[in-house]
Amino acid sequence: MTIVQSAVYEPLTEQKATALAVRLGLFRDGAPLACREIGDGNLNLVFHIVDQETKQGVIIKQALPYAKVVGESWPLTLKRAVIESNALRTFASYVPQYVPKVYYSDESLAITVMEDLSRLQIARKGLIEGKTYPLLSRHIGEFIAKTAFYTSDFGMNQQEKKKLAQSFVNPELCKITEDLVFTDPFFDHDTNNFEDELRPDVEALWEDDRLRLEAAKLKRKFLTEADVLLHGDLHTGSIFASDDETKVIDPEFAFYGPIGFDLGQFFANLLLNALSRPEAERQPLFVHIDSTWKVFTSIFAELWQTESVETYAATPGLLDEVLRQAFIDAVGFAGCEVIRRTIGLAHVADLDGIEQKAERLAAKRHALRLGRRLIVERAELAGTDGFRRLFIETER
Ligand SMILES: Nc1ncnc2c1ncn2[C@@H]1O[C@H](COP(=O)(O)OP(=O)(O)O)[C@@H](O)[C@H]1O
Ligand SMILES: CSC[C@H]1O[C@H](OP(=O)(O)O)[C@H](O)[C@@H]1O
Repeated sequence: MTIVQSAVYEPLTEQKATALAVRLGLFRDGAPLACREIGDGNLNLVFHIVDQETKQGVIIKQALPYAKVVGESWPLTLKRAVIESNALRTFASYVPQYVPKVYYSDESLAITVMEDLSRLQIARKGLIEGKTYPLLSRHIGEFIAKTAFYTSDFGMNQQEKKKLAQSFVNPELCKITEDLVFTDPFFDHDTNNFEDELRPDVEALWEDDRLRLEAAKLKRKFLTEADVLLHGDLHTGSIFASDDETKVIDPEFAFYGPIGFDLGQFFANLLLNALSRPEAERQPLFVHIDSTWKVFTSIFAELWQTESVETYAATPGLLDEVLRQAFIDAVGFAGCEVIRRTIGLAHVADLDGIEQKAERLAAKRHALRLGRRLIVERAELAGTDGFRRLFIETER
């Protein structure tokens, strides 16, 4: 993988990002360039540089030595930029159609230079506007199935897999998820952030021993199961989409973890969008959940049956067991993500953007009830219809 060591780290400015793009020969000589920092995520700088005549652009993403959303008081490794560019390249070797092209990366500057996807829209924004993206779930189901299978002990040489897993050891970013997704929302922790009116609902969660035990079991899985290479943060803000294209960005949280995790994050963010919509407009989100699972299982099963490198793959019952457990885990992970996006540090615009306070609080209470039942009853869902059922049962 091309990681070029060339400079001493400094945060880029728009001028410096432009000069770097010119130095790297990304544009024709003398091109009139415009650059804007467009990062709207929690962690990094993102520079969009465009040739104003041809309208061709590139993206330079740079990690900061701290978490942007909190500031310098939360130091964070620059190595996440290497993880991100390596994950994009690894995913591209299996599903090039679903990730941006990486043109260049530089470990010292903590940058990834990549394809400009501005022709597409961040899926969270489009879903909030009411778009449905007919191919979103087909594409994400295929993305997860292929990246999971080909990076697992069933899809690649098992010794090579261990080396690949080593190159994706990502302790600092995993700790963010261990804390923010699996721990802090279930305790009275100072990273939590919720409206005063929700305090009784939140305190009820903190007193719920059954919920805490199940959240602990899910955290243990996340900590200990090095099954497949995960994106690690597959929410709808990490997906660019249009009616016919889908691209997954931002895999700086990539690591070897439990196969159900990316599925669970994606399901949860579809549910969070459904929670923000009037009842009559929710159906497309549930259709996406059904279709993601269908596409994932059919592609994963096909690869397992035709390309597996493991002797035991043909053992009757093993594939069914792997898929059964992946589904149960995905439901539980989805529950944790729904709860943390409602009362934890990093919220989502789907819920926070509901203008009427009473409606917003009602949607958040619904989210807490739904998240809790997804976690506690994850083994009883018996298929993606269970998401609809629990959604309706937790409405009031
Ligand atoms: N390849 C890209 N093409 C166009 N815009 C991009 C690209 N990558 C990121 N962006 C823009 O930058 C924003 C933040 O990027 P993201 O990778 O999610 O950053 P962070 O790691 O800080 O969350 C995205 O929401 C999107 O608007
Ligand atoms: C302090 S990081 C909080 C939160 O931000 C990350 O998301 P993104 O980089 O896409 O904005 C991730 O979900 C973390 O849990």
